[in-house]
Amino acid sequence: MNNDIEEILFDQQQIHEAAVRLGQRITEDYAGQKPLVLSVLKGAYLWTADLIREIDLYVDLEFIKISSYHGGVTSSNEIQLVTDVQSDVKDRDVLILEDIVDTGQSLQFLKDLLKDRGAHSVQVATFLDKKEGRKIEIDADYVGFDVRNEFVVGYGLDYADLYRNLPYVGILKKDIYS
Ligand SMILES: O=P(O)(O)OC[C@H]1O[C@H](OP(=O)(O)OP(=O)(O)O)[C@H](O)[C@@H]1O
Ligand SMILES: Nc1nc2[nH]cnc2c(=O)[nH]1
Repeated sequence: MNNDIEEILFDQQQIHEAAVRLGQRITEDYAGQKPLVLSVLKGAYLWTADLIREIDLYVDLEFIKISSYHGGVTSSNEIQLVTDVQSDVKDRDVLILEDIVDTGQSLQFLKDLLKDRGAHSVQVATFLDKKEGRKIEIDADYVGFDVRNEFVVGYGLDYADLYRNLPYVGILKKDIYS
């Protein structure tokens, strides 16, 4: 599996440091509040596990599963809600945890959904931000790393549902998917 990676972009130490840095900021910014942390499956499962352990607050943890990529490396405009949250988000301060914001379509879908359901506030902590990929003007509030416009895998991010268990983030060799 490691042989399929062209270049490692962020290693375990760098990822840990990003979680610590963002965890401290979130702890300060949400002081006195009890946010509802909403982890977006599947990609954000490792980022969620690492980041929430660096947040020194009472939090509720919920999961939602949406789908926008269908086995390939290009995005689909069609976002589907696959598994919904289990609790009411009305009047809650929701902190969405994403693994990557690329076109921005998934994030827009989620923010619209939560606002429609009456969330008091909606903010986003994304592990990776691929700003060059944007099709929609939307920004995350907390960003672990900016990432260049390449298809990356590892640390939760997949290609054809593989590579999520790589402990680092890397660029997938093009011959794997071409
Ligand atoms: O900004 P966008 O272009 O919308 O892309 C970002 C989304 O794409 C990936 O999800 P995916 O649909 O691949 O599902 P997964 O998390 O289960 O891998 C990723 O986890 C984000 O949710
Ligand atoms: N694995 C993976 N999923 C994505 N979803 C949106 N962009 C990406 C990417 O670069 N890699």
